Amino acid sequence: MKMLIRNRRLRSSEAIRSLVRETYITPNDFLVPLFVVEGKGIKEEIDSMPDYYRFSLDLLAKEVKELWAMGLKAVLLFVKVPDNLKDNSGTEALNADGLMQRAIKTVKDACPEMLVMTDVALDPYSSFGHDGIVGNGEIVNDDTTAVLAEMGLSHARAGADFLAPSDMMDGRIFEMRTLLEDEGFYNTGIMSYSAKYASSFYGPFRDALDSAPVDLKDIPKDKKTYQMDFANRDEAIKETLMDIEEGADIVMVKPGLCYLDIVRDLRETVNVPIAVYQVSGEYAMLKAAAEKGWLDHDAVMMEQVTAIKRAGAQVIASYFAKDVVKFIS
Ligand SMILES: NCC(=O)CCC(=O)O
Ligand SMILES: [Mg+2]
Repeated sequence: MKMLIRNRRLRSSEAIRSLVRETYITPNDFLVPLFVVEGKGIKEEIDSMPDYYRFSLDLLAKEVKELWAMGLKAVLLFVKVPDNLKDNSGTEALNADGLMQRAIKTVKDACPEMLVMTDVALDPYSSFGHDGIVGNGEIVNDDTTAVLAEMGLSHARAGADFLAPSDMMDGRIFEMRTLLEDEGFYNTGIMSYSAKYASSFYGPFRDALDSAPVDLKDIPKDKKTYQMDFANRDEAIKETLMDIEEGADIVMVKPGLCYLDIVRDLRETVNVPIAVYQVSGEYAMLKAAAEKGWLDHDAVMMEQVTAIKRAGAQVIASYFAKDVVKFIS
């Protein structure tokens, strides 16, 4: 029998490969996470995240101008809160003049068209390092969602375009959306971390913000009672469908690479944009392997972000965003 179909014809040169390529990466794919600290003139490298920095507000302004000039048009803000401002209920999170609220204004002043998304969860503000209020040895759901909604409103008032609740409390999207509507913030978006897994890939991020759960008697030592079990798939669909019903505009799967089956399932199930967070541990693994000369940094980076987009993500939150844009331009 003669072979009529030879698949290798479509791979025989870079010209034909690029002609039939299904997935292209552009700067429009990225959401850039940014870490903010108090102070002046600070750009400090995070130990476990080589080439990634915490910025004070003055240098944050400079950084977002640089991002905009590169074609990166969306940022996701996180703040490192001084220990003396942390408590169990995240009081500082509601401070209209807090670091996050000033960071939002700083970005908007420096670069008015930049899309500003903000992290909404209590962990950076919590003396226990939890995303919610701790009471009787557990993370109290409904008291937490009330605070998170107020926190989101405070970010909206400061000028945030999108709120990004990363806490995994039940019902928080409904609570947040309702409060935004009541207060006239109809156009403030919500990007829900709808399928966030209890993952060990978040370690370097917790270094970046000094926000790891504390090791104290009667305080839960991990986040397994609110973040999802990584053995589960159906639950991710259920969580995400609920968040869409409660008013989320964009949904998210987190972490990235190990969870692309979930992204693909959701792509076939929902009709809203899906974001993927390629998290700090994924970043750190590649940086470390590349430093040792064991992996080709840029080649593996491109393979990873392309796989995330191919799986069905429209938004990639990634610490590699700048590296990728430099590589492709
Ligand atoms: N709420 C945001 C995160 O937990 C980020 C985790 C990471 O980059 O490891
Ligand atoms: Mg949920």
